[in-house]
Amino acid sequence: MHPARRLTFGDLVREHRRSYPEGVALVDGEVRLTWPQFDERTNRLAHALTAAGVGPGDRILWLGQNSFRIWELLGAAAKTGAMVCPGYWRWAAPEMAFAIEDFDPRVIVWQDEEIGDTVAKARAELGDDHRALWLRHDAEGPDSYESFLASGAPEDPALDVDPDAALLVIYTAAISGRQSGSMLSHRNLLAMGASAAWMGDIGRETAFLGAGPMFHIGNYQFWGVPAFVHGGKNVVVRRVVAEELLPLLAEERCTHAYLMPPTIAQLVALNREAGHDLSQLRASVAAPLWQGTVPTDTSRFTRNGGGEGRGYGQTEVTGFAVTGAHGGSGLGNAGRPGPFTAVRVLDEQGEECAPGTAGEICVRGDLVHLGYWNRPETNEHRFRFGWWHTTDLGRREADGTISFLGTTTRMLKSAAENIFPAEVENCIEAHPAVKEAAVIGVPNERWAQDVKAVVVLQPDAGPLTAEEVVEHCRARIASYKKPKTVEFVDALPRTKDFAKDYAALDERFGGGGYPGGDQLGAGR
Ligand SMILES: C[C@@]12CCC[C@@](C)(C(=O)O)[C@H]1C[C@@H](O)[C@@]13C[C@@H](CC[C@@H]21)[C@](C)(O)C3
Repeated sequence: MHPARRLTFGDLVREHRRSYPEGVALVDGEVRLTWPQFDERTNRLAHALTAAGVGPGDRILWLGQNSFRIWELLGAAAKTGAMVCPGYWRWAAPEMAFAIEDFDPRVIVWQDEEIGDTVAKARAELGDDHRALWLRHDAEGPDSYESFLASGAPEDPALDVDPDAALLVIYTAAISGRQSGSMLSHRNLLAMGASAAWMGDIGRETAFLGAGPMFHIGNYQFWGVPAFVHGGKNVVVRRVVAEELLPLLAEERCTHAYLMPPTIAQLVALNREAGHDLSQLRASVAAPLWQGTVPTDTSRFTRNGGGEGRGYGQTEVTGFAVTGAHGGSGLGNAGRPGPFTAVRVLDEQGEECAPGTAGEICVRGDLVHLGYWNRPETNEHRFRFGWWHTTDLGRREADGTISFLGTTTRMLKSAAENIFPAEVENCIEAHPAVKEAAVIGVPNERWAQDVKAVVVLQPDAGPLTAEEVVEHCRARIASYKKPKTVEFVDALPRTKDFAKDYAALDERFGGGGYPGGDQLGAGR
């Protein structure tokens, strides 16, 4: 592709330097960087990385909490063709050592505060033969990040970088038993930024408090990257302490913030006393928790339930790829894909399921990641039939919207039919008397497995019989999916991550006989 038709994430920084010479790009404690200052620092860092042997496709690993330096590493990597992984700073030493072995970075930027001991243990596990250059970001001196950056020239390295190269790598949950790094390209981030900016009315005037973890896609999509893409301001915080966030929201006149419900409740309580002016802030996530103390966001995203999590996505499709912002809310709980994104609900043969029939949500387009780092077999399986297979179960509704039903990585087999517990649970939990449900399979010599539902009723619900649960399902999903037996319990067993504990349910109610590794979505 001709250079005149290639735009990278680094080009954004070059343009913002010229478009917004006075604009503030980043705030992090005492650090305030205008776009020209940010551009120069990322030039220096790019030159220093190049001098250290970092080139296209090489990796940089960040082992620390949120910092403006993650944005700098992204800017510098974008100018050199390298990729940056903000590591999960709460990793235990063995997990950190695994990530270093797996990601094989040329440079590791680490933090001593709070995680120095873990880093030391991980380094000890790796031994001294690991080739990475270690730079400490929360210190000064010869092995520090700042000294390294200062060693680079301020001029633009002007290297030719492929916008389809990986730039941001986020390690996702260990669904397949080990964490995998989802590689997001320049194009992924630019498409996500443009799309999210449209959904959320984000622009140059946006000031975003990035209080979400930078090892997770949420903080980037809502609304760090859209603000960055449009020359807005990113305010970075290392810790989520309400007493520290409250004055910052006012002083930086933040318009948006990535905050979880408990923090919102703390901020509201604190500000009743403090009386800070938060009139610039727009409440999106869990808006009611703000109790009217800040204006509710009026963007398409929030108006259509996005702030309450109505949408569908995953890191591997650069966040929420399906939302109510596109075409408005409808029958489905997730909405519709935006431009540059195609979605199909496919069966095991790669054929599209008819509306109303569940299958695997598959995605194509500029939001789909490059694949997992160092997972060629998994990538081949997950990109089969020319679509990214999310391993999530969904359904196209009659009005064209998508419903997200759960995961396909749990599946039952009854005769020749594949049954996804998530779909049956979703159906049962739609009954007003039901609080939650879990579906397991119990061995049946003739039919492989029978469907068994384990149901928890709402505390104030009237009596509900097993037959009524079965009839409820019969009226809503294909007959072969309905439970053959129903058990009522006071509470579902939960794992340490608070997921439904299916192993415990299998043990208690005689579950078993599940299909082998060839089940749909088994390759996640
Ligand atoms: C992070 C999102 C988007 C990506 C896919 C998800 C599944 C995930 O966890 O990976 C997802 C999780 C959602 O609860 C969330 C969290 C936050 C921001 C967007 C999404 C919001 C608006 O409250 C909804």
